Amino acid sequence: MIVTVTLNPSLDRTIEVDELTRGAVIRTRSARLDPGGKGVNVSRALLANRVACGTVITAGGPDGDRLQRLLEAGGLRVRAVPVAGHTRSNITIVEPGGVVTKLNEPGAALTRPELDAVAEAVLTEAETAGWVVACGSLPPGVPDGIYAELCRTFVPAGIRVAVDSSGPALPAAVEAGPDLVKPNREELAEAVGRRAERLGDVVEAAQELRKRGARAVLVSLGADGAVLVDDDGVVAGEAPVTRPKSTVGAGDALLAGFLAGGARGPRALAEGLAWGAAAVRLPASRMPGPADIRHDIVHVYEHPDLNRPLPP
Ligand SMILES: Nc1ncnc2c1ncn2[C@@H]1O[C@H](COP(=O)(O)OP(=O)(O)OP(=O)(O)O)[C@@H](O)[C@H]1O
Ligand SMILES: O=P(O)(O)OC[C@@]1(O)O[C@H](CO)[C@@H](O)[C@@H]1O
Repeated sequence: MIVTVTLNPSLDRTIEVDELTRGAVIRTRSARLDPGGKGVNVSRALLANRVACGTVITAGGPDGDRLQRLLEAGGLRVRAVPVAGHTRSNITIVEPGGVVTKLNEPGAALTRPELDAVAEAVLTEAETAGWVVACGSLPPGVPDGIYAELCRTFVPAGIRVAVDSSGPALPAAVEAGPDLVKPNREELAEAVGRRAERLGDVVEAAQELRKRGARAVLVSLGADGAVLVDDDGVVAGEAPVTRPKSTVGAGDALLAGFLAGGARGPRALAEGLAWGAAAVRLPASRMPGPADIRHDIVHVYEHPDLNRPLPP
């Protein structure tokens, strides 16, 4: 069983336009509403592939109720912690070719008692869990060390912890010894203070996070695939998509597939890449199920070319 935690979930509204023109009235092509937030998406992807999972979210105001109802209607096991602030809405504007502009609200501020209630909910859900997966940005008022607190609670108890976050929350969590972190290229650059220009730079930066405390580092590189650095070494791979529809949530699908695939080595990386590519072929932040996932397009390299340049 995998339990995800999303402190800053959202209602994700995705709007398709022919062209995004600033300052104009734009007639849209279509709109859809999905439950959102990174941990929520990881759970949705796991559920779609019949992997046992639960999700802990904060929920406030009418949009919080709506988010909870949407998730429950989808069959997800949800523990919603009531909070005084209102659950946010994030907007994604998609142009032809899958070009995405995203507007993410900061989210409702959380108080210490509300954070304690979340921790309590995670503790209850995690009784039968193999993994606690903490994902997404921190809403206002939440200390940068919150994911580190989760690591310190669960890792010594033998429950593995994965963290996918950005900003100062990521390096703080790394110091607390998570089993896995999943930065994208920008998040990795921010955590180590330098940009990666070649695949070898990504590997070096991932090794640095391992030295600081993370057990394994899975770096997502968008269309360039992903790199895994863990106790078994370095593996890289990709799964090309010719007509991307929406990359929103692709990182969450990658992480879900990686965990479902055993969370270690080339097999897990291949599973993650297959799920990530499948998410990119689907509209909005739809999460892929077995019918969407193709393993035949995945290439995994156990001795990757570390000199391979990455796009600027
Ligand atoms: N254009 C693409 N073509 C093929 N695969 C892609 C593409 N974009 C993303 N992917 C797949 O999805 C994974 C995650 O992408 P990315 O690095 O953009 O994650 P992310 O920034 O965490 O995304 P998000 O925060 O929206 O979930 C990549 O590792 C890759 O496997
Ligand atoms: O603002 P955060 O927490 O960094 O990201 C939130 C978000 O962009 O991430 C998901 C896609 O990964 C979306 O469902 C959601 O809107």
